[in-house]
Order: sequence, then C-alpha cells, then structure tokens
Amino acid sequence: MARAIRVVVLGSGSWGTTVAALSARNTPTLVWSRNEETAREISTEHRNRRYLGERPLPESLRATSDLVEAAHEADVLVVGVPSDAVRETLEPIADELRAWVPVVSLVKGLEPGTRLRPTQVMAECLPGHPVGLLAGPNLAGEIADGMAAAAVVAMQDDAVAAALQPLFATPRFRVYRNTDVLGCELGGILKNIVAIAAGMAEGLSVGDNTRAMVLSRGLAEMTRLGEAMGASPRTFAGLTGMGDLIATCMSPSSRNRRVGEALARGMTIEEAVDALGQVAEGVKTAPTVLELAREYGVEMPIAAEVAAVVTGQRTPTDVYRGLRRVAPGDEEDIV
Ligand SMILES: NC(=O)C1=CN([C@@H]2O[C@H](COP(=O)(O)OP(=O)(O)OC[C@H]3O[C@@H](n4cnc5c(N)ncnc54)[C@H](O)[C@@H]3O)[C@@H](O)[C@H]2O)C=CC1
Ligand SMILES: O=C(CO)COP(=O)(O)O
Repeated sequence: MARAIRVVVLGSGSWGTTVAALSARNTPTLVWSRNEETAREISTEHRNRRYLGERPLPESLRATSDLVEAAHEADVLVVGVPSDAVRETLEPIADELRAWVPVVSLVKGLEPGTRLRPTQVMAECLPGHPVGLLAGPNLAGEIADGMAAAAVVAMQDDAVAAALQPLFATPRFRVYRNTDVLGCELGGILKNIVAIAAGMAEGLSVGDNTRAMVLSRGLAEMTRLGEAMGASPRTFAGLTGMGDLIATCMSPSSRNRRVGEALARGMTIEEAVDALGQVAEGVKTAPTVLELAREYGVEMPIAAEVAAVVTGQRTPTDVYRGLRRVAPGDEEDIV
C-alpha cells in the first residue's frame, strides 16, 4: 500500500495553524513554527494559544521549529507566513525539498519592493515545483471553531488541484477548484484594501448604503485590475473575489477591517498595527497595488484613498467626505 501523503505547513499563525488542523484530519501533517515554544505547545498541548486561544488542535498534528526537517518531510508544502516573509522562509529550503513537491500559498499580500504575488515569489524560490494557492472567505477563528465554509484550491494544472482537494476538505470545509491562479490570488490580496475602507466606514458610522457602495465599487476596481493583468473577470464574482470581500468587510474579526476602524477612531497607523499584534496585509499592500494600477493604466480610487490614509497623507474623515467630490462615471466601465 502507498504511504499517506505528508503535508507540511510553514507558519504557525492563525491561518497556518488552522489549515494544518484541517489537513491533520485527513493525512499526516507537520507545522513549522519559527518559535520553539509555539511548536512545543502545538505538539504536546494541542493548542496555539497566542493565535487560536483554547481551541483544541488535533492530537495527530505535529510541530517543529526546524525548517530543514520540515522541508525533508513534505510531499505537499503549504506556505502560511506573511507576504514579506515568504522569500526568507523559502530560500533556505530550495535544495532540501524533494523534486516536484506541490506548493500551496495561503498568503494574501504582495512582496514589498518587487510587487510580486506570493505564488510568483514561491516559483522564483522553488523552481520546478507546481505552485498554486488555497483561498476564499476563510476567517481562521470560525473555521477553527468548525463553522461551515468553502475555499478554492487554484492550480494551473487541474489534475494537481484535484489531488490536493481531499487533503484540506472536511465535511464542513468544502474545497472547490479553479485554474485561474492569477484571478484567485488577486481576489484575496485586493479585498484586504477594501476591508480597510469598510473598517473606516464602520468607525465613522456611515450608513449601510454607503457601505454597500464601497463593497460594490471595491469589487469593480478589483475586477478592473485583475482583467487588465490577464485574470478572468468571472473569478472575481466567486468565492475568492466577492466571497472573500464580503466575509472580510463584514466581519468584526477581520484584522484589515479592524485596522480601518482603529484609524477612523483616531489611532495612527503604527498604533493600529501594534494594537492588532497580527498581520493585516492590506496596510503594506495598498501603496504597492497603486503602483500596479499605474503600471496597468487602471483607475483604483478606493485603493488610492486607503493608501493615502495608511501612509498618513489623509484622514478617514477626509476620505469619506471626499466621496461627494468624485464624479460618477459609467457603472459598466470595468476596464
Ligand atoms: N487569519 C486568517 O483568517 C487568514 C489569513 N490569511 C493569510 O495568511 C497569511 C498568514 O497570516 P496569519 O496566519 O493570519 O498571520 P498571523 O499574524 O496570525 O501569523 C503570522 C505567522 O507568521 C509568522 N511569521 C511572521 N514573520 C515571519 C518570518 N519573518 N519568518 C517566519 N515566520 C514569520 C509569525 O510568527 C506567525 O506564526 C497572511 O498572508 C494572511 O493574509 C489567509 C486567509 C485567512
Ligand atoms: O483573508 C481573510 C479571510 O478570508 C482574513 O482576513 P483578515 O486578514 O483581514 O483577518
């Protein structure tokens, strides 16, 4: 009998640990933490208290703080560190992985400086490995609590996606497939910026119509950039686009939304990020996305406003007051 596929998850934050817990229900799974104490806590106490409180993790989930040991074990490699840590995490293990180990990104930000998407960074660091991602409306705490949710595994090769599906799926976690890796990845990255705008709306107590306007025009500009970059616009109407946008903008537990709320209540960006103590990818991604929008000749007014706030050039109140000054164009004018 063939041995079971071994999944290795790099990163033991809220989402890396949660995905590792899903996978551990299906197949042997090891999670790598840069923090030795966290690795011990996961292996022996079946908890990751800093990120997931007292939620129990499967007893079969093992953890290590040895990156090379983790790489040697992987039949499938899942990357769950923040976008600015992907390269430094993967470069040391490029020669430690077996040939053709599929790499699955969980990361929803752009690499600062290079403007590369996480799957592009992964392909650069680990040439010869198929690279794709798992994304969707997946707030870690709810999934760790066993609430029903769905995600998409996106790989260029649908046969690889089909082989990965059952590793992450559980009766309460449906995993769909998509071959539009670019569209699925951009959805997860771009919605974080709109979630900061939605958080500001919450903090300023704007009306529900205003919130709906921000979400729908946010989705329009996400789709516009995606299509200009070569993604299918249909992807943005699915789980990784509209689905993730709705979850993140509506949920009080979204870190990006919480940053927006904190800014609207008068905190500086540094205070808001410090108070969070976890990653909110939209903060660093907003200015980088604007550079991409300029490169592709696409208008992204909401991202521009969010970038102006997170870089300290405008206040949330100015931004929402400024909505009145924007002349509306043709709603269908997507590209
Ligand atoms: N938490 C969630 O609900 C979801 C998060 N994501 C994405 O998953 C990615 C990871 O986020 P979370 O787990 O939520 O973050 P987190 O803030 O909960 O944890 C980040 C983890 O990365 C580790 N880390 C930070 N810098 C590192 C470095 N330089 N080298 C190695 N490890 C490092 C931290 O020690 C921690 O274990 C992000 O891109 C996020 O947008 C995607 C879907 C859902
Ligand atoms: O990506 C997420 C949900 O799908 C998590 O969003 P936050 O990073 O804003 O918490």
